Amino acid sequence: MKAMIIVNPTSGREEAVDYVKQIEDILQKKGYEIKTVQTEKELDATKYCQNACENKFDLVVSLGGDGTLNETINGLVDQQHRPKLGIIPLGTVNDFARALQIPLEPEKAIRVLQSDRTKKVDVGRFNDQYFVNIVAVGALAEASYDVTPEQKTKFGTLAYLTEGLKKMASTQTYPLRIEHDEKVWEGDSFLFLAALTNSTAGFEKLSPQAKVNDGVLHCYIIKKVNMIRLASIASSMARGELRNQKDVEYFTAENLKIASSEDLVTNVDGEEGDRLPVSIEVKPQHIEVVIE
Ligand SMILES: Nc1ncnc2c1ncn2[C@@H]1O[C@H](COP(=O)(O)OP(=O)(O)OP(=O)(O)O)[C@@H](O)[C@H]1O
Repeated sequence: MKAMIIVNPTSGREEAVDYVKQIEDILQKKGYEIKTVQTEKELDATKYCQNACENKFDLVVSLGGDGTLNETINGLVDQQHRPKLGIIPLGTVNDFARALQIPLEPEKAIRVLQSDRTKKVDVGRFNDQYFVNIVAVGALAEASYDVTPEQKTKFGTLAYLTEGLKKMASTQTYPLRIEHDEKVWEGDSFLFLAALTNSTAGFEKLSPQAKVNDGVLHCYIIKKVNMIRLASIASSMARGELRNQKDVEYFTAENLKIASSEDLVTNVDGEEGDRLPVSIEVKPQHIEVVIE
């Protein structure tokens, strides 16, 4: 059996390299022959992972934050042979690890690699790239670009919340056309979210009913509302009751096409994505993750 450990030495508090030995020891005991690689720049994790797929590795471990994990998964999805995926979260938010109940403490997450249990989980295709958590269009979507790396290190999830609330205070809306499966929604929206998992930007209750393997996107259209209603919607997000709000339209979809008469950017798993129009589809239970 062959395992590749993909290490981003710059993730989180730059401590990834300190954990490599522990991971190698655990995997060696499980009988793996190991190749450890370090990323040096953007997309290295994707290339390493593609290489692991082509060379029929059995396991790929991502040691880094959500960015590294996302790049690793992008290297995995289009391949015929897809190794199992191990996740050691070292980032600020670690949404995918949260959604899969993988411990956020690296030592504990490393012990999960001893497990023989795996879970097949959905991935989302967004134009030509892949995501595992969420696509957002609108106010909150833009907020994450305003969070500086310093704020992220110091305040974590709170940094996103603060910037998000600042953006929300502007109550700007966006004209959207959303085609989902066989239906169309057109109107002014403050924020549109399409979630694959329950955990987004560290809020584990944003979409509580979303399961990592249910094969659908959980979509929320937050319509044009005044400030008071918006405050109530914001607090319902934290309580896991967003879909029950009267100015929120909730539906599930396997496919989506989103367009606007305005030039709008998107946010895909916390990073800036393509501008509208975009198409999104779910690839059900497409990757297999090692879980506790
Ligand atoms: N050696 C490197 N130096 C600088 N950047 C790198 C290096 N290797 C990879 N990267 C880039 O760093 C980006 C951020 O990494 P990652 O998300 O793992 O860490 P993070 O930013 O600390 O985590 P989080 O986003 O959860 O806060 C990756 O998307 C990758 O493109």
